[in-house]
Amino acid sequence: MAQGALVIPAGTRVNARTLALAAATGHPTLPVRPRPRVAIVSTGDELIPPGEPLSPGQIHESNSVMLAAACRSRGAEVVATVAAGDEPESFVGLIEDLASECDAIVSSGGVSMGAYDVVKAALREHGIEFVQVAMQPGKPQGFGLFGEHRVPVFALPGNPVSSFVSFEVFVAPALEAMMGGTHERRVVTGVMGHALTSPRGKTQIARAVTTPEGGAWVVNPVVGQGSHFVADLVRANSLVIVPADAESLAAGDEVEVWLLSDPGPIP
Ligand SMILES: Nc1nc2c(c(=O)[nH]1)N[C@H]1C(S)=C(S)[C@@H](COP(=O)(O)OP(=O)(O)OC[C@H]3O[C@@H](n4cnc5c(N)ncnc54)[C@H](O)[C@@H]3O)O[C@H]1N2
Ligand code: MOO
Repeated sequence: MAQGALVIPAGTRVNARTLALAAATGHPTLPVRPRPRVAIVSTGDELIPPGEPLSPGQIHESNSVMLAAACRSRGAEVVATVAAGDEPESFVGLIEDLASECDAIVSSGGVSMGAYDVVKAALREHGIEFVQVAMQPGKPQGFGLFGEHRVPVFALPGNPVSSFVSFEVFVAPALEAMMGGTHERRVVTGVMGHALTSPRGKTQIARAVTTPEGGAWVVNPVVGQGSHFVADLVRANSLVIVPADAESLAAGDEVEVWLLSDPGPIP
């Protein structure tokens, strides 16, 4: 290694190997950005913790464990995981408390057009903007800076697949930026293994199994593309970005593919 050579560029994620290189080149300390401290909030009176029995109309709460794991896998520290009900007044108090002890808040559910959209009802008076994004899944989204510390709040939709996709699209790049990194996402050009239809006017983010075959990344969207099909989400190892102006892709068409950083089992 030459004298004066750049050994670790700014924005590099510190890991066991970079620490070894720093030490080996005589650096006892490194200037770093801390991991963002994130609070996860799930909303909905119908949600019951996994492990507890369900009554009619109830479902098991799964977004908080998913979003917490996704935040950790991106390098953030999860400082709170809270299940909130559908009451807007107590919700504002909860967000105030969380904002005093974290760098970002990620909520799920309560952002759309229903009668009990607690996140939207509570936070739109507090500088959080709620919009419809031309994407599927993940159309209803909220974002803004909350309170005197201007803590970013990501208000994601509640359907579990929508929540996961929204995390990948909006939250993961933000966490990366908060850590001073350049966004680490493996984007490749894939070739469709079979045809896929897509809604007109919306960017579709389809879940797919992408495998290297004969020098190309061959993309096969999973069968169930519904926003609540968690089992099909687990089968995917990638997200396929179908542009808003495409109503369908044919087998053999090229497409942008995001390889997931922690792919599940490939069937
Ligand atoms: N009138 C309309 N209603 C809806 C529309 C629409 O355009 N017009 N769009 C639908 C779509 S698509 C989405 S996305 C949503 C999502 O809105 P919300 O996030 O406000 O919906 P929620 O009721 O809170 O949740 C949706 C669904 O997901 C379940 N959920 C919520 N949180 C969790 C969690 N932590 N773990 C597991 N499952 C969760 C919840 O029980 C609902 O079944 O709006 C649609 N409606
Ligand atoms: O806009 Mo929703 O996220 O498709 O289920």
